[in-house]
Amino acid sequence: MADYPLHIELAGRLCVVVGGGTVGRRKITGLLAAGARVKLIDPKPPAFDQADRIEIVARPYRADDLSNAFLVFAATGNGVLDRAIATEARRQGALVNLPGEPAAGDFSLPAVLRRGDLTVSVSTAGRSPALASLLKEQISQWLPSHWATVLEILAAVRDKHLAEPSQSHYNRQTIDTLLKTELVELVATGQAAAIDRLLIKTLGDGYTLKELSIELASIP
Ligand SMILES: C[C@@]1(CC(=O)O)c2cc3[nH]c(cc4nc(cc5[nH]c(cc(n2)[C@H]1CCC(=O)O)[C@@](C)(CC(=O)O)[C@@H]5CCC(=O)O)C(CC(=O)O)=C4CCC(=O)O)c(CCC(=O)O)c3CC(=O)O
Ligand SMILES: NC(=O)C1=CN([C@@H]2O[C@H](COP(=O)(O)OP(=O)(O)OC[C@H]3O[C@@H](n4cnc5c(N)ncnc54)[C@H](O)[C@@H]3O)[C@@H](O)[C@H]2O)C=CC1
Repeated sequence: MADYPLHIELAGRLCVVVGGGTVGRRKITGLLAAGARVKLIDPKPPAFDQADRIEIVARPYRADDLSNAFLVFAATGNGVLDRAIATEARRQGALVNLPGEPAAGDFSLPAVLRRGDLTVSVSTAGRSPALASLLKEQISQWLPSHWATVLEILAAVRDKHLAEPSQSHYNRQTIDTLLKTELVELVATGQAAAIDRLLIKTLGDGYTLKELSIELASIP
């Protein structure tokens, strides 16, 4: 059965990681980047640079550690313990990830590439994480950072149109036209005046970068 990809909001939600080894730490990094509240349970917690951003419980796991968890990560490397954590997590209504035994968990993590709010995730349904990682590296070569700006422009155009629908020619075809023209290339080379001309020609008055509140250089 195919799994079901989704991008989930974690801001402010409690995520409990049991086991802070190499794998647990990698999960914590991703969770913090998504704004989650993170609690780590580990009798020998590792020293790592983001330790001050999480709650650390320095003792072996207990069932009540999972209270109020939204997501649980069982990464102790002890299969029997990880499965017991999974059972308890489900009993308490949380979804659980078992990095050491993917088929016994509720979800797996993809390799992730970000360009601003543009995200590419690569999954092999747990079958070859090394391939997922390699493919992500390859995709990163043809997705330079200016794609984040392309997204910012399209999102601003869309927001503006939704706020005042009659003012522009915005529709799927217009967006396709913008993307098939030189927009991406102009953003890559930072040609603000040419972008303004293209936006006005395609969408009408009121759609310059300035009017869309976009500064080319300020976007990562
Ligand atoms: C199910 C899953 C766990 C989950 O759900 O989180 C899982 C499970 C396992 N990984 C193993 C090994 C490795 N994992 C990596 C790397 C990554 N693994 C990641 C995800 C996942 N790994 C999920 C499925 C993803 C998918 O669908 O493909 C990435 C993408 C993201 C992340 O970890 O956050 C991250 C790349 C980050 C990046 O580059 O962006 C490497 C390579 C490396 O380290 O460079 C190796 C060694 C090479 C190899 O074995 O391939 C083993 C065997 C352990 C053992 O032998 O003991 C298991 C267990 C098993 O397979 O049973
Ligand atoms: N990307 C992935 O998802 C990968 C997954 N794995 C799997 O992930 C699992 C963890 O791997 P590593 O992080 O390398 O292991 P590790 O041995 O480095 O870390 C395990 C951590 O769990 C802690 N721990 C042990 N008993 C505990 C308890 N009772 N309560 C709380 N914490 C406890 C230890 O102190 C240690 O810090 C393994 O099952 C491994 O097969 C391995 C490689 C990649």
